[in-house]
Amino acid sequence: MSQAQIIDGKVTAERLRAEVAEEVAALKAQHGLQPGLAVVLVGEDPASQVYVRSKGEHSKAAGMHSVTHRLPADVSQSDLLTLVRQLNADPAIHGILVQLPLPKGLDEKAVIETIDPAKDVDGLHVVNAGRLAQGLPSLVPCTPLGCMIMLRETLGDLSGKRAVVVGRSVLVGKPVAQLLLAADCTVTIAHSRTQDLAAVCREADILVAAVGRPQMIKADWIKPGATVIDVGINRVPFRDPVKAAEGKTKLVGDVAYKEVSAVAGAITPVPGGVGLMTVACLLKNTVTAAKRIAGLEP
Ligand SMILES: NC(=O)C1=CN([C@@H]2O[C@H](COP(=O)(O)OP(=O)(O)OC[C@H]3O[C@@H](n4cnc5c(N)ncnc54)[C@H](OP(=O)(O)O)[C@@H]3O)[C@@H](O)[C@H]2O)C=CC1
Ligand SMILES: Nc1nc(=O)c2c([nH]1)NC[C@@H]1CN(c3ccc(C(=O)N[C@@H](CCC(=O)O)C(=O)O)cc3)C=[N+]21
Repeated sequence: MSQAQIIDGKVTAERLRAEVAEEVAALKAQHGLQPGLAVVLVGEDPASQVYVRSKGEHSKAAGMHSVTHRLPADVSQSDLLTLVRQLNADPAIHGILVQLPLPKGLDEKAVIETIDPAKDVDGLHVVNAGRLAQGLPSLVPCTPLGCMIMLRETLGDLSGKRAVVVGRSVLVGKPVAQLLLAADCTVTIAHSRTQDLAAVCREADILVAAVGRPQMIKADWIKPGATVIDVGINRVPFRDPVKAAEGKTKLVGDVAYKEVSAVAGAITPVPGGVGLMTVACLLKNTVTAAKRIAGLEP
């Protein structure tokens, strides 16, 4: 049986991070500007914990200023908004990322709309989402950007391809669909109410899974030779009962990687795929934001 090409996030992300590090060094030397990133983590979402760890390491390695604000799950909406406003006003900070999902009781939309659009390195503010939808320059959400870089590297021109995105979140599903459309794909967005999801997925030359359900997408959902981008980050117990009993967990995607690899033409692994690109794109967006705020880039 043929095996899918593995789309290696490590190599591509490393290259992107090296470019960012070079740019940071030049900004420091030529303009005395050090791009600064602030991440706000409320409560204990497992996927967000992975992100915070990975982001912290890499932003420091790239020479950026990086701070993480950890708030308890029961923080009040007004305290959270106060923190966001402080970060908006802080000249050392050029990128603000509030980790999603927020714990129940907090108003995600209100928090995102409080972020200064110029510092919205997640590209979630209506100004950035609207500009993306209209094809205007904007800060583009990191994960969708990372997916597109991997797709272009694997397939080259995407024009005319059938793309199916499973998931319609503001963070991943919708913006990745916008970017695929801008790349001239024929785009279908599927979600929890989609009927016969397997048949919809089988139409895809490009399948992007952003669901948050461990290994939901099976081999018989895949068109032979399709390119599969697995965005899911799910923490699950080990199958090995000894390790499981020790409470050990591992990361898996939304795609049943092993069986799908036997049908797909190319596939991203989890870990080692989209997640690494997300972090690299976050650094890149922070540099872009810093340059624009300093008036160094249009
Ligand atoms: N690798 C990375 O860098 C990143 C990974 N992630 C991960 O990606 C996954 C998705 O994240 P996010 O978009 O924020 O998640 P959300 O929970 O916001 O959205 C999930 C989407 O999946 C849909 N969905 C849920 N269950 C099903 C189902 N059974 N069949 C079809 N569709 C379904 C939902 O549909 P409906 O709208 O109808 O409810 C929704 O649109 C998570 O695992 C997250 O941790 C997220 C960001 C970055
Ligand atoms: N506002 C907001 N924006 C996000 O982009 C966002 C978010 N909230 N909430 C949580 C999810 C999840 N997410 C990840 C990013 C990188 C890795 C990552 O670096 N993964 C590596 C490391 C894995 C490991 O450490 O084992 C990998 O997949 O190889 C994981 C998860 C971003 N998210």
